[in-house]
Amino acid sequence: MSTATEERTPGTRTGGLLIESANLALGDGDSTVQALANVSLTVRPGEMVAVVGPSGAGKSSLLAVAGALTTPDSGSVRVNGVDLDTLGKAARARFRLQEIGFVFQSGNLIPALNSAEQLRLMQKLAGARDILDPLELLAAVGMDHKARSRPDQLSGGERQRVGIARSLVNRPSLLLVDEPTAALDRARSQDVVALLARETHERGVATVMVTHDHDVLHHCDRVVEMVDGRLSS
Ligand SMILES: Nc1ncnc2c1ncn2[C@@H]1O[C@H](COP(=O)(O)OP(=O)(O)OP(=O)(O)O)[C@@H](O)[C@H]1O
Repeated sequence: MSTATEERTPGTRTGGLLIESANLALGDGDSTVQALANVSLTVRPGEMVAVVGPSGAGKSSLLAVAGALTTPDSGSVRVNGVDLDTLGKAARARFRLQEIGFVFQSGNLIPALNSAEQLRLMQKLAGARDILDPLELLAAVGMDHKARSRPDQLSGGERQRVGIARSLVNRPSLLLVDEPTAALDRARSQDVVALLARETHERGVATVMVTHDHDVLHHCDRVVEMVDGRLSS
């Protein structure tokens, strides 16, 4: 088995995301829902896939399974060539920090930290060796001039940009994005998703974005739909 460490250098990645026949039931004995029903999904490095579908279809469950936050009842999940099932609890947490970036609805930044500190904290938590310069990354998302600003001093779109920079700071192989435009107007939504697509392509990250926003789908390489826990393309 290859390890995450061996494959952190761009170009040597076999990587991306490979979910095979994942099943996940949620709830108690009385009312169980099949959140994921035999779901298979492959996302290559440098590819951005949008997941759409009605409320309750299983989109968040898909992100949770891909992000090593939830273990499926059956099936397998490989990220950058590593089978998540082979990782113990501590290794799984470290793997998540080093290999998987998360972008949430409204940035989810820490209120007391400025933009640069948000990125530095993620690097510190990951204990990353092969790290990017936080200021360079903030410049890449057009936010270097706000490196010392705290979240309450930023607009919604700016917070999302910092959140995107933070998600990329440990050179993840997989980026999981949950409704990134939920709090943004149309123009900011286009900017943010275009930025995600550019970073996905330039950095060779495999990106999965859950969205209800059909106006941003043209930025994505592929769109898949979830209905009742099942995936169709
Ligand atoms: N903790 C839980 N316990 C029981 N059932 C749950 C739990 N979390 C989610 N579910 C159920 O699992 C199914 C899939 O939920 P999920 O959150 O993955 O859907 P979603 O497509 O992300 O929905 P939305 O677009 O509304 O966020 C739904 O029927 C939901 O009610």
